[in-house]
Amino acid sequence: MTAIISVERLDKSFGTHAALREVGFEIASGEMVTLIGPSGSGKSTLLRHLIGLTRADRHSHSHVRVLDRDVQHGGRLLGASREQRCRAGYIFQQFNLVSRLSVMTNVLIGHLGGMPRWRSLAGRFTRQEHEAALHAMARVGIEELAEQRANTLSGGQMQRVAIARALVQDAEVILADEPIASLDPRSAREVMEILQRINREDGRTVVITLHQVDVARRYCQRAIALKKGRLYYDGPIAGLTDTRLQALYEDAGLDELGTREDWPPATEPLHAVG
Ligand SMILES: Nc1ncnc2c1ncn2[C@@H]1O[C@H](COP(=O)(O)OP(=O)(O)OP(=O)(O)O)[C@@H](O)[C@H]1O
Repeated sequence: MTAIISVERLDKSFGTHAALREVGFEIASGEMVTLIGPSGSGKSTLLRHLIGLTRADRHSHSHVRVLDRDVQHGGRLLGASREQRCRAGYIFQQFNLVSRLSVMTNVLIGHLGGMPRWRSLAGRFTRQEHEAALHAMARVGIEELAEQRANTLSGGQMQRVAIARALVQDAEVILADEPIASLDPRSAREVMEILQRINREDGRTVVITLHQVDVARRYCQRAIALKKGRLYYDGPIAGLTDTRLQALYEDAGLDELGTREDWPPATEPLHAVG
C-alpha cells in the first residue's frame, strides 16, 4: 500500500489527560475511512493532527505524514507551502463559512490558496475560477443559491457550500469532522452521498469522523475506531460486528477482547488494505 496518510505512535495529552496514546495507521489513496468511537475518544483531536491544527506531545515519537509531506514529528510542526496545505481540505461540523458573504464567494474562497498572493489579497477571481466554482456548486446541487448569503442557508446547504469549497480547492484528501452531526437525516444522507461520489468518481481520499454507526456502515469501507485515545479497531467496516461495537461503546468488554496487540484475532486483518 502506498500511504497517503501515515500516523505513527501519536501521543497527545491535555494537561494530565491522555487524549491519544500510541495511535498509528496508514491510509491509502482513494480510501473512504470513518473514524469512529465514543464521545471523547480522541477522533477530532486525531483529525486535527493531520493538518497541523494540533501538535503532538513534545519529545514524543509521534510522526504524521500526509501527501508525501511531514506535517509534524516529535511534537514539532513542519512548515508547508500554501500549495501543500491546499492539498488537504477540512470540513467542519459547524461549516466554517463567512456568514455575511454569498455562497459564490464562500466557494471561491477555495481558490485562495492556489492564487498569487497579490490577487488573493485583492480578492479578484478569474472567469475560469468562477466557472470552477459554479461547476462545484452544481455537483453538490446548490447552483441556484449562488447569490444567497451564507447565513440564510439551512445546515445541509451550508455543509454543501463547505464541500463545494473543498472541491474548488481541488483537495486530494478530504478530512471531515462530524460533517453531519447537526443535520437532519435527509440532509445528512445527501451530504454523505456527495462525499461518497467525490470518493468514487474523483478518487479523492475521504476521512470522516462519525457518530452514527449505521451511516458509517453504509458509506465507508474501512473503520478506524478509537477508545479512550487508543486504537481499538482498524479494518473493514464489516469487521465491526455488533459485539465489537458493544464493546467499543461500553466499558465492559474491552479487557475481555484484549489489547491492540492481540485483538482483533490474527485471522482478521488489522488493516483493510495494503
Ligand atoms: N483543547 C483541549 N483542551 C483540553 N482537553 C481537550 C482539548 N481538546 C480535546 N480535549 C479532550 O481530549 C479528549 C478527546 O477529545 P476529542 O474532541 O478529540 O474527542 P472526540 O472523540 O472527537 O469526541 P466527540 O465525539 O464528542 O466530538 C476529550 O477528553 C476532550 O475533553
